[in-house]
Amino acid sequence: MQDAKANDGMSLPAALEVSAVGHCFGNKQVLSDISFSIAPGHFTVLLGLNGAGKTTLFSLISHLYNSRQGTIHIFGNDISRAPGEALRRLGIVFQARTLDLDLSVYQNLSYHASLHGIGHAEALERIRTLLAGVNMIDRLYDKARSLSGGQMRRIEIARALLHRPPLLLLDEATVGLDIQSRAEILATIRDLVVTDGISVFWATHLIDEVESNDHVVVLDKGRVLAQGRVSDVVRSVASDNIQQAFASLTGLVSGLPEGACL
Ligand SMILES: Nc1ncnc2c1ncn2[C@@H]1O[C@H](COP(=O)(O)OP(=O)(O)OP(=O)(O)O)[C@@H](O)[C@H]1O
Repeated sequence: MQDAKANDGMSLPAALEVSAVGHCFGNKQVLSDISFSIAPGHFTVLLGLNGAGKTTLFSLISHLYNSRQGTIHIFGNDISRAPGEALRRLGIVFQARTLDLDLSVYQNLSYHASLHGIGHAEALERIRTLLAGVNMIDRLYDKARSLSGGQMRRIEIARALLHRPPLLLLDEATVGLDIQSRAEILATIRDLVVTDGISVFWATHLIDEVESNDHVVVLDKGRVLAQGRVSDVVRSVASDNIQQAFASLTGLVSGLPEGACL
């Protein structure tokens, strides 16, 4: 924690600090000069249309891709220099389904627990508590393939929380779900911020998932266009609401220049 960056110049590091990060696929630049920070204990929305670069950014934060441009710190731990310390503090729910369909719910979760060095008895206790929290305790020994899309998402959320990370990332977690499942999952995650003080970074293209008290990072065509409290972002572009602000911000921006990665 010696490399901790203080988010207020004095004490606690930011939950997530992204500085001057860029990413190229071949010679195509898809993220450029991305900088923002997430305060601990907040619900922060990463708002961007399809193709904005949200999944690529999450892949860099979770160290699936190596960050070659810029730095990423999770609670003060550099993801490139101290990946173990950084990843221990991170839980992630990817957009694509990642449960092993041939294993039971219990097997899927206990495998994750063992990867994090959590002992058998402790793991079972945490699995039961978390499944109760997402209303899935009665499906503990069912095969993952017998679950609906919304139920699988709940299991993935429980799994992401198993090692008690203080930062939770969710990439388009409600995609493909019906309105009720969508609302329930969003409410479950919002509750975690209030009851457990977890910092949440919620990626979505759905503006109606943003609430007025949230923090927001607006990403478009690989660039951060705005960040901060929703009310501040709305005011900064003289709009009446986040829908208008998003339209106004994204209407002003052209794509990344060709050849930036050559
Ligand atoms: N493996 C890859 N190789 C080449 N280009 C890629 C690759 N993955 C993503 N891209 C491109 O990078 C850009 C950002 O894609 P990304 O998936 O990060 O966006 P997104 O905001 O998550 O979109 P969505 O909401 O549709 O998932 C897009 O132009 C996409 O075509």
